Amino acid sequence: MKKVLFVMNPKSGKATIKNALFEILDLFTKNNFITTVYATQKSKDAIEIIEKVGEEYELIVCSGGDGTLDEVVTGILNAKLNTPIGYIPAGSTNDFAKSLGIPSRKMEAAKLIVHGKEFQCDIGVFNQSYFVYIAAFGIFTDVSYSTPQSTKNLIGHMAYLLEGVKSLSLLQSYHLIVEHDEEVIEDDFIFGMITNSISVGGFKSFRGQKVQFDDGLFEVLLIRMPKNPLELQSILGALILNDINKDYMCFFKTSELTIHSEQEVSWTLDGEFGGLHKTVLIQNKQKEITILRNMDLHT
Ligand SMILES: Nc1ncnc2c1ncn2[C@@H]1O[C@H](COP(=O)(O)OP(=O)(O)OP(=O)(O)O)[C@@H](O)[C@H]1O
Repeated sequence: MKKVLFVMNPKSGKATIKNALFEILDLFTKNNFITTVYATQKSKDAIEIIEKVGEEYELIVCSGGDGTLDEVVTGILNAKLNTPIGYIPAGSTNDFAKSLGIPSRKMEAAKLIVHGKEFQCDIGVFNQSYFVYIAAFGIFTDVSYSTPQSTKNLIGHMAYLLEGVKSLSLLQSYHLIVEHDEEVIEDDFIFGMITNSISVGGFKSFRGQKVQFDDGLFEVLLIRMPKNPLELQSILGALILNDINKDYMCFFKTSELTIHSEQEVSWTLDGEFGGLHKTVLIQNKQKEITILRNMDLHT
């Protein structure tokens, strides 16, 4: 029998996990899993339970949205485990699952946990925290990291906010010094995201860019402060077309970067509030976690 810890957030998304739970547990038992179910009760609960008892299990199954997956990964890394993770997406957008080819239908995802292959996946370290697929700051984060709907449709929401900007003086920008590899970029930016994902906010990002989850590299996109309404329109157009406009956007891949600012910048990590920071060091830990995924799907 395989000892399995099943950490589930009963509140994720529309709480649909409860309809599938019996069938999932039955499938697990039929496949020789002996499963302990832990329903999270509050924020950070998944981290704590894994730190406490995670080492007793051979597999940790996570059901929830991106926030719960982030906590499960954090718990595993804090406890210095390398236990494989099975993921049953139950959030509203499930960006990361989409990127990895993990089905959104819960029973299909559960079957993948039984039959899927182990995949070593990169993870982000953000100062002292971890993130699974996105660290971001900017236009939307200050106002809306606490209103779930907005962070879940990040790019669309950003385009919507930008569209509503009547005067450029109302647009919040951050003067940043960004250092990566041998390059230093100093400018005013309205938004930035450091990702390890194809899908962000339910939106397929980086058209034409090959995104890999085990290459040790992040995709970094920074949007400059527009200098006039025409530039703002060009940025909007690029966002809507899912394009990288080099005149107003910086795009690069890197394994490590630092971002300095004179003022505190509000960050979001995997869609949850990531704190206010003046300096952040973001590092890619290559192949740091093991996740069960469908290897036939080339994303
Ligand atoms: N019982 C609970 N009640 C309230 N919040 C919880 C509970 N259990 C866990 N949480 C917190 O809820 C946060 C958000 O959960 P999660 O990301 O799983 O769902 P979601 O926000 O509905 O999904 P998505 O991010 O895909 O939209 C988690 O980061 C976790 O800290």
